[in-house]
Amino acid sequence: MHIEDLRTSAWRLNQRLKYIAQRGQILEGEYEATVREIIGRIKEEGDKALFEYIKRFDGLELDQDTVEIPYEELEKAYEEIDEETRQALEIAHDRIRRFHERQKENSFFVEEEGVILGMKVQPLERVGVYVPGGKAAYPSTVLMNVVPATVAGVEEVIMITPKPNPYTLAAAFICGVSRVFQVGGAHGVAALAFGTETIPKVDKIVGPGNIYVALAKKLLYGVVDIDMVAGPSEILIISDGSVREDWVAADLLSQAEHDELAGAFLITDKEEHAKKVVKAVYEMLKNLSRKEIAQKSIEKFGTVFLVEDLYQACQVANHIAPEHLEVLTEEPFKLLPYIKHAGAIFLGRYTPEALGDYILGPNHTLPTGGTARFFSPLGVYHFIKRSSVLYVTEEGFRDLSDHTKALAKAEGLEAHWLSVKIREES
Ligand SMILES: NC(=O)c1ccc[n+]([C@@H]2O[C@H](COP(=O)([O-])OP(=O)(O)OC[C@H]3O[C@@H](n4cnc5c(N)ncnc54)[C@H](O)[C@@H]3O)[C@@H](O)[C@H]2O)c1
Ligand SMILES: N[C@H](CO)Cc1c[nH]c[nH+]1
Ligand SMILES: [Zn+2]
Repeated sequence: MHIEDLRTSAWRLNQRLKYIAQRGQILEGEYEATVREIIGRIKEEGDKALFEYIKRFDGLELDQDTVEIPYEELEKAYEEIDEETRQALEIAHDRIRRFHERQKENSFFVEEEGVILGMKVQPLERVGVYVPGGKAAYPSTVLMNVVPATVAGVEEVIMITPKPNPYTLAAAFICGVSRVFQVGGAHGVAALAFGTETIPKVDKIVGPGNIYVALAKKLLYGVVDIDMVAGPSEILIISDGSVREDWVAADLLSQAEHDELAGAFLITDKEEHAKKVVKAVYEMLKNLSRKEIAQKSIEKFGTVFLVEDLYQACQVANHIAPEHLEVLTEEPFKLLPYIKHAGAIFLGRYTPEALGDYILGPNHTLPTGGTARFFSPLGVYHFIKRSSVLYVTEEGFRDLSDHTKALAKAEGLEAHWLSVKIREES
């Protein structure tokens, strides 16, 4: 974990921020050629390439008969998992559903003289949900991705995941997934985008994943809609030294353990505190079961920024635009107005990011790599689309026809002008 003293040099600050802000693109650059090749082959060869990649990257011998997990398996998993986990999944499901119900958007219609105008809100018909499963299985991500889709009213939710376990299948049963396929990576995403002999083509692909998955979604945008770029996890903590160093260290490691490419950042105005957190990180690392992954992430991307004060801390955080931002200060709400860019903002010492990952209710599928500058958390709004509705009476038409013809004339579009004129004369 590197300590960067931003108090001393504005030039250094700019250099470092530029590097960190570009982290997303730098990461993607290294993987783009591989992902493009995978996408190209799935497009051309469909299932043949798909089963080859499943074998190469996940070591599984699957075919058209075995790639789909039968629905009865989901029910069986739900019945067979331990009571403690089933209950936690049910409670998480309920809390996530209640939070997302608030995001529903209604159609509206307005009536003016001779005119009825409206916006018709409708759910997407068929969506693909990516649930990561390479280095860990993510039943919580099943809930986070599927609940907003069902709240929006999506008819068909196709879930793909490379290595399902009984917990992911039970979660899929709880939230009513339509079909589950055992496939992941860039090849799984491409299969959903183009459709293959066995994988149905979808209208939109949502959900997080590793760099291959995130990049595939980005490259396939246009063939299919996507929610956002949600790649390797990130946490940024702003700390004033008022929270125990081992708590801060544990929170940093909670995201580092997701992926070697995960990012863990601390910003503080207290040098002694910074040193103690770094020490605690290395102490804790020794005993982590996912030590190897977390250590690589901490070594490569882990950074502590020393700043003048908490306002500069917010500026630096806004530059990085992290997926998760924890504010571990005496008065966390005081900083909220200064935070402009973050996927999710966790305020106070008793709001560790892990609570948000699992149980609180807001979505844990969040933008990474600096894209929180413009993307939002996954929500019901990602699963709907809007159509404009327009109706005009004869009276309304005659009120607006002259202005319409004037604008058609100004644009030199004669047939537009004519389609109005022809009605005026009838
Ligand atoms: N941003 C978010 O909202 C969010 C939420 C949860 C998890 N995550 C992230 O999701 C990711 C999960 O990663 P994961 O690896 O455990 O699961 P994953 O399902 O995303 O990726 C695993 C798949 O990647 C493919 N793959 C692996 N190595 C490859 C290679 N060399 N070439 C081509 N394809 C390859 C394989 O098919 C494998 O099944 C982590 O980065 C985690 O931080 C992000
Ligand atoms: N922190 C992840 C999002 O970056 C979500 C997650 C799922 N399980 C544990 N954590
Ligand atoms: Zn997590």
